[in-house]
This record gives sequence, C-alpha cells and structure tokens, in this order.
Amino acid sequence: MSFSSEKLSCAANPMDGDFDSNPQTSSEQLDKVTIVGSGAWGSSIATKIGRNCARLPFFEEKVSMWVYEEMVDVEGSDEKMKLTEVINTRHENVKYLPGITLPENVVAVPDLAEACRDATLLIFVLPHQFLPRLLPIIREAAHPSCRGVSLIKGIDFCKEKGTPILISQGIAEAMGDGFECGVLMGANVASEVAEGQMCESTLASNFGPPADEITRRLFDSPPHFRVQHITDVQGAEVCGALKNVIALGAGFVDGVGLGSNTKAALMRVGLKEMAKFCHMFFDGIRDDTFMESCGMADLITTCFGGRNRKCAEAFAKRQMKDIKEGRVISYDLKQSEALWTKIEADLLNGQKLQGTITSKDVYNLICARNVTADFPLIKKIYDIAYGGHPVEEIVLGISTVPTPSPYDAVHFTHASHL
Ligand SMILES: NC(=O)c1ccc[n+]([C@@H]2O[C@H](COP(=O)([O-])OP(=O)(O)OC[C@H]3O[C@@H](n4cnc5c(N)ncnc54)[C@H](O)[C@@H]3O)[C@@H](O)[C@H]2O)c1
Ligand SMILES: O=P(O)(O)OC[C@H](O)CO
Repeated sequence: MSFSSEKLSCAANPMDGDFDSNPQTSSEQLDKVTIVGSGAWGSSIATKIGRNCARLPFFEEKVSMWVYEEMVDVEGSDEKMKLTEVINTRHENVKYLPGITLPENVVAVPDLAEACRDATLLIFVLPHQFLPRLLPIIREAAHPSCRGVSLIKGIDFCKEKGTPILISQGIAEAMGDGFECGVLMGANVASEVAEGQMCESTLASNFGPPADEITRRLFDSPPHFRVQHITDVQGAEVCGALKNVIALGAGFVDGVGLGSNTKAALMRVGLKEMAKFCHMFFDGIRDDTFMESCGMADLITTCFGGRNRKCAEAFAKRQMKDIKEGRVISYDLKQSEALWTKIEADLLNGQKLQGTITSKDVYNLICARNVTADFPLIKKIYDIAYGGHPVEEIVLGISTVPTPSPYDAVHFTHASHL
C-alpha cells in the first residue's frame, strides 16, 4: 500500500497551509502515530488523523489503530467476522461508527504490542477502565522518545492519599520517566465529528515547540474540525471528566419532563462546580480554560446530545415508573448498578458510559476530603444515580445560593478597584 502520491499532491495544496510557516521537524524522524482504541471516538478521530498523516510532512503515512478484537455482524455476510478484518477490508468500523469511511492508511491491528511498536506519538482513546492492564505492553513496545495525547474523559481516585489522579498523569507515570502526555478535549460528539460537521476541540499540552504545533496539526482539519492549543492540561482534562457527571443531571432533568430553563440552570451550577473542583484539587488552573471548547462548549453538547444524558433520561423514566407502579420504594445500590448496566447494554450497543464511573470516583473523593457541601449538584447526581434518591430531587441540587467560586473572586477583585 502506498499513499505517497496523495501525500505529495495534498502537500502542494495551498488550502493545507503555508509550508514556510510549518513548524520545523527533524528530517530523519517522522512521527509514527498509533491510535490505542477504536470505539466511536477512536474511529471518528481516526478519520482526521488518517487524512493528516497522509498529507502532512511531519508524520509517517501509515497509522496503526489498536482494535480490541471481537466478532461482529456484517451486512451481506451470514457469518460473524473479525472487526479488524472488516475495518481493513471495508474501511468502516461497522460496530462503533457505522456509515463512516475510514482512510485507507488507518490500519486495524489486534495485537497491542505490534500496533505500538516504535510509535513516537500515541493517541489514547478508550474507556479508561480498560487502560491499566495495557500500559505495560505499550511501554515495552513504544519508541523511547514517545509522547502521548489522551482523548479519554475520566478521572481516577487514589483512596490512600484522598487525591484525584488524572488519566494523563496515570499514563505518564506508567510510561516512565520523561513521557509527556497532553489531552484533546472538546465539544465532540463522535458521529458529528466523523460526518464533517463544523466543530472545535482543545489540545492542551506542554511538549514545547515545535511538538505542540505538530501535534495540533495531527488533529486540526479546517474548516470542519478546528483545534486550538492551550497549556492548561489539568483544567482541560478535569472539565472533560466532570461534564460527563453533569450530563447525567441533564438526563435526569429530561427524564422528569422539565425543560430547557431547568437544564440551563443545572448547567450554570454544573460549570461553577467544575471550576471549583479544578481550583480545589489542582494548582495553576486558568479560568479562560472554562471558556474553551473543552469547558463550557463540551458541557453544552454533552447535556444535549451525549450518551450520558440519554442513559440518565432512561434511568429517570424507569425509576419513576417503578415507583409509580409500586415495584420499589427506592433503589438500593445493587439495583441502581444493575439498572445502569442494563441501560448501557440496551441503548449503547457495546459503547461505554463514563459519567457513572466518574460520578462514583468524584463522590468518593469529595467524601474523603469532607467537602461534599461545596458540591451540592455533584452530590445530588450521585445520590440519585446510586443512593436511591428520587430523580425529582435533581432540582434540589441546583443551588440558588451563590457559592464562592473563582469567578466570584475575580468579580470581587474588580469591584474593590472601583
Ligand atoms: N463517543 C464520543 O462521542 C466521545 C467523544 C469524546 C470523548 N470520548 C471519550 O473517549 C473515550 C473512548 O470512548 P469511545 O466513545 O471511543 O468508546 P466506545 O464507548 O464507543 O466503545 C467502547 C470501546 O471499548 C472497547 N472495549 C470493550 N471491552 C474492552 C476491553 N476489555 N479492553 C479494551 N477495550 C475494550 C471496545 O472495543 C470499544 O472500542 C472515553 O473516555 C469517552 O469519554 C468519547
Ligand atoms: O456521549 P458522551 O456523553 O460520552 O459525550 C460525548 C463527548 O464527550 C461530547 O464531547
């Protein structure tokens, strides 16, 4: 398979940017890109990465995509087929992103070590519960000077220390000394990005020049997919994780039958709690991060169009029906967990919910640090999701009492100058 002619002709296209302004890169080493994960978002971002690797001079053309192998139904075949074979022959991820053609230079590889062999740029994009057992294999296989970008929206919690652990931080620690990991977060529902709808995303990284810009160009696909660079990795990543929790609240609002005014109130309070969480647990957070695609914009899209919202709406409707028809007075923890598992299986066809896992981790963290009173909405969402509280209580989590937040601090500072 050769893609060279496409690369050269595309590179000559002025629409692709002025080559004089290209960041300098070492002529002897092009980045070798591997995508670790091939769900809806992994496959969607592969459409951008594949095209950029085929046309830009910083990257090897072939992109390996590690696929968790499974047998899938395929139209026109009586027998199930291996997902990797389907992707490599039909150039479509028929299970997780049906109807979208993947670039031919994106090659599905079922063996993780083979997929990551000598990679210099790793893109982590899979539900984070599956990541820990993979990292030692990736570390062994990747190039020693490798860097990474995590597209994973989630967070871990260290019980012993009572501290949050960012996924990018966990990746960097597992990959060993000197491994730098940035994040790509944004208002990016996978199917809309893959369809080529106009949207934005935020790359947060501190690789330094020229690697920050080269990495941004791996994703940036103007005019449809526009990627801005910032350096606040922690702020961007925490926003990506917490908006999934707030989205559960948005689904509860929908399930109860309340309208967009209530959802807007929930999102306003949710954004303030996201900002407060960032400032409470991390140093160096920048307030303008919340105004980037990774902040407010991702919160909006997830609360209207995401899977967490959709599944939480189903949870709310089912809970209200069960109570109304006298099947339960309230769910216990086991019943709640069983219901979430069933809803995920019924509605998502193998895709995974992240908001529920994150809700538990964040709740455990704020309990361990004795700060639940600072996060009434996040606590209420957990109470409904796992604590048997009636879903109608979601409005009680939308505090109308102004809570101190970094924004208030800024306003007070300005006011004192008047
Ligand atoms: N889907 C979106 O719109 C979207 C957008 C932005 C960010 N994200 C984030 O991207 C990350 C990946 O989500 P996604 O939507 O691509 O995945 P997904 O939910 O669509 O698919 C689940 C993936 O998990 C894999 N899997 C199942 N069991 C596994 C196992 N035991 N080991 C390893 N892998 C296994 C499946 O093969 C599949 O690729 C998540 O953190 C998500 O929050 C998703
Ligand atoms: O479908 P969700 O709820 O996992 O959200 C998808 C993306 O994160 C939206 O940016």
